[in-house]
Amino acid sequence: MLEVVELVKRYGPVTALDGFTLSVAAGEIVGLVGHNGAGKTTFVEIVSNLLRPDSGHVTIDGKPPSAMRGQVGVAPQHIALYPTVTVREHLRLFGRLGGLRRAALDSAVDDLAGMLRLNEIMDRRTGRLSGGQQRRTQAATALIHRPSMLLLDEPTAGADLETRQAILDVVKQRAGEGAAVVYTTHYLPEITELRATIAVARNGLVIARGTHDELLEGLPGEVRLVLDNEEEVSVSTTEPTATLIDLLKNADRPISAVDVRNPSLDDLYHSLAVRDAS
Ligand SMILES: Nc1ncnc2c1ncn2[C@@H]1O[C@H](COP(=O)(O)OP(=O)(O)OP(=O)(O)O)[C@@H](O)[C@H]1O
Repeated sequence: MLEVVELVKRYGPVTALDGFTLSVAAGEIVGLVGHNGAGKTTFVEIVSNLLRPDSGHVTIDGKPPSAMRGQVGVAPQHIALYPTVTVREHLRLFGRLGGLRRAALDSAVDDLAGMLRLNEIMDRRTGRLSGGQQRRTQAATALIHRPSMLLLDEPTAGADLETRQAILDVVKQRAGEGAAVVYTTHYLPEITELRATIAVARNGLVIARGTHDELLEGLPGEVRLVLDNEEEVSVSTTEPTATLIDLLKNADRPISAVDVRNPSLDDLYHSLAVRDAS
């Protein structure tokens, strides 16, 4: 569905993309991760036809981004809503821009208002909404016309749990219907929940690509015990359950807290950096 080959983009002396290559199949969700400045937003802006690359090429369903405007839904990283316009007016406007009319538009607005829990705020101006309500409205503007390609750039940034869950549920539903999704995030639990494959960007390149298990299996997490005298014991381990049992058996003081942490994105970045250095 999406084919991106060897994109290069420079901003003066800064090389934001340096041969960025990524394919996404219909029905696939790709969790695009990487440190700040890795080039994720620049990539999203090129695929959504907001920026031109210096070189390389992009096709969506075999066509260039400029020919696919109606088939792509974009939620930019920074909130981009009209503050004096209501939620309902946003959904209707973006639905119309995506080609929906009359009954099809009405039912798309109703469906999404229900899924994203917008019903109670439909007639409020977006400039007066909370951050989470604005996030849900912004996601709705990307989703309203059921695009076959979705580009969601940190769509849950700053959102509470309920907003995050509502957005994740609708993204999963759309992928289940065949949409190709690129979802940039700094949260591994979102990728796990979306059952997304992973692409890791660094310095303008995709340096690792695979399933969740392929990239994270075998990475150590951490088991931490806090003793009643506030002393802490923490162990990096690939076998958290066995390690926890061992630590509990051998603790010579009462334990006041236990924490088991699965591998994180930072563990993944660290293992890739170690791999590249060796
Ligand atoms: N308009 C611009 N002018 C100059 N430099 C830019 C511009 N936009 C991005 N950059 C630079 O390009 C590089 C890639 O930025 P980009 O925003 O694509 O990264 P990112 O992976 O999305 O980061 P984040 O996780 O912080 O959103 C960074 O070094 C950034 O400072």
